[in-house]
Amino acid sequence: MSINLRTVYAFAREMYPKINAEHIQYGTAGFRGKAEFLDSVMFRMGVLATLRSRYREGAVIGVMITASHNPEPDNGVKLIDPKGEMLEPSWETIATDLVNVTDQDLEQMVATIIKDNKIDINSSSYVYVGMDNRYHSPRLLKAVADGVIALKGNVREYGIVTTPMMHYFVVAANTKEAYGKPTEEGYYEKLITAFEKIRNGQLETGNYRNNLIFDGANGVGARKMLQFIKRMSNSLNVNVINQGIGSGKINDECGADHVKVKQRPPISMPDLEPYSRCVSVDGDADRIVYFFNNDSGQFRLLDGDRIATLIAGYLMELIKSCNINLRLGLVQTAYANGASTDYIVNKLKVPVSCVATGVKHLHHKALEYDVGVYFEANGHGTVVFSDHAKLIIKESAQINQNAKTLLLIIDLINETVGDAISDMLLVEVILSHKGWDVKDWISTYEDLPNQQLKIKVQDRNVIETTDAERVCVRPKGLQDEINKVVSNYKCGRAFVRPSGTEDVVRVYAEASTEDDTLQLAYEIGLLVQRMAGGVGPELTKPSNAHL
Ligand SMILES: CC(=O)N[C@H]1[C@@H](OP(=O)(O)O)O[C@H](CO)[C@@H](O)[C@@H]1O
Ligand SMILES: [Mg+2]
Repeated sequence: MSINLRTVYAFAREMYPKINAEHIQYGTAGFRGKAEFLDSVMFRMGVLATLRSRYREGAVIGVMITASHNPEPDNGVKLIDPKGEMLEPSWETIATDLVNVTDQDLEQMVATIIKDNKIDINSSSYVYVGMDNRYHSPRLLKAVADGVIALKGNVREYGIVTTPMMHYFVVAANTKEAYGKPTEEGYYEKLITAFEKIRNGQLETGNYRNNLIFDGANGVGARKMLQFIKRMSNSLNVNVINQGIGSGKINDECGADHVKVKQRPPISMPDLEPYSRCVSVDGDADRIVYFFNNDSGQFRLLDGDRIATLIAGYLMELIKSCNINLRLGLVQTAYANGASTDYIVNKLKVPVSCVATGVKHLHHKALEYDVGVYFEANGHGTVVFSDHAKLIIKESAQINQNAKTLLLIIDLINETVGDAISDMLLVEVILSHKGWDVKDWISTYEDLPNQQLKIKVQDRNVIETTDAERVCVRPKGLQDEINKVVSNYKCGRAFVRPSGTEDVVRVYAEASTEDDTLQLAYEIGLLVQRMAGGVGPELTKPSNAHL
């Protein structure tokens, strides 16, 4: 194979010229932006994925085209490393450099990456590409594929798939199918087989009812849930709303982010009995939250913290009942509701760690446990099992029924990344084993009221934090002021940090009452505005707070 780097430049100049001079950065969620400016970014990510595959000795690298929970005009791209993890941080920097050079400098930049990383440019490479169902995704997918072709790599196009499916395909291929077949059918088969074996025909127990409303956010999650339903033997009755057919726009008034942030149900909800179980996933189906209305019509949310505590508690019980010795832990971020942490540590006796925001931090920490459960409060998470844990469980399964169930649960979980549909099937298994309805589930603990604010400042990076973002070390004196304010509130807790995905400083506050929480968030927000270079109008006092 002979590769001429001139081809890369020729492709770029002719088909994917860089039309936006604005500097963009590979962030927590890869590159995101308005779709019309992303063609050259996509082409270059195809080039980079090919180089990365050659650097990793021909292992499959994944590319997912999606803007997740963002609005319809947006799109984005992220790379998936061979074990299904997010792209290694040093290559995030390379990615940023590569998309920001001019077309003229592109060829030289590619040559530098090859030289610096000692890449054998003539070795084989494999890139798998998938996309969500935004109308501009097919065009962007072609740009990625052309990036691979420009370097004579091998590309496999999966079409419309969820983000977690792409992670699954990459791992399945790189483990030579030990993890499953790297096809859409292989994915359904793995999850459905495990789910139906665990269900074992027992569909309703105690208060558990076999019906569920599924809000697909007008995204790919809806389509794939419909595919699941087709292949399932009535083991779960799912009614899919916001299917993405007709005029509904992706994530518009629906989906997990809408439900969690606005604290209200999505549009197009059918008339339901109180306490009917409902779920919402986001636009690329890697996040999930549950919700219901109680008999006074009040909306109640069961978010990522609830799902995490339910799963960790259940796995702990199963492990104990098998008499095996495995270290199970739960990983959260500072956004986890304090009541959830209190419940899991003091009632369920499961150790909890707190890490910085962003799934890669949670995933990394979870790998330190034999069984690591991790979730962000917004519903993104999964469980990872160490090889040691899998071995012990397998041995125990020869004599113990609960260990057999644990083995099936491992198959049901998408360990590669948070997967809304896999997480949902696991929650359904647990609720049905416990014979619980949503009332039983929500009564495990009472959430502390909480609020988040976004504060605009001149430069959000003037805020520096430590201790998993719970303590602010810069600007000097801000943390002392925060401590003083927080000490006036019962069960008060608050922290500030610069967002990694938006140009804002985020404020989080919780306290024992709604009014106190609003007031606490307001006071902390004001401190940020005054001490960290706030721009725009001063925050207004919350109207229903009693002073
Ligand atoms: C408070 C919050 O929800 N933050 C989100 C958000 O990060 P920020 O760094 O807070 O902008 O986007 C991340 C990527 O999707 C997600 O992992 C994280 O949970
Ligand atoms: Mg998402």
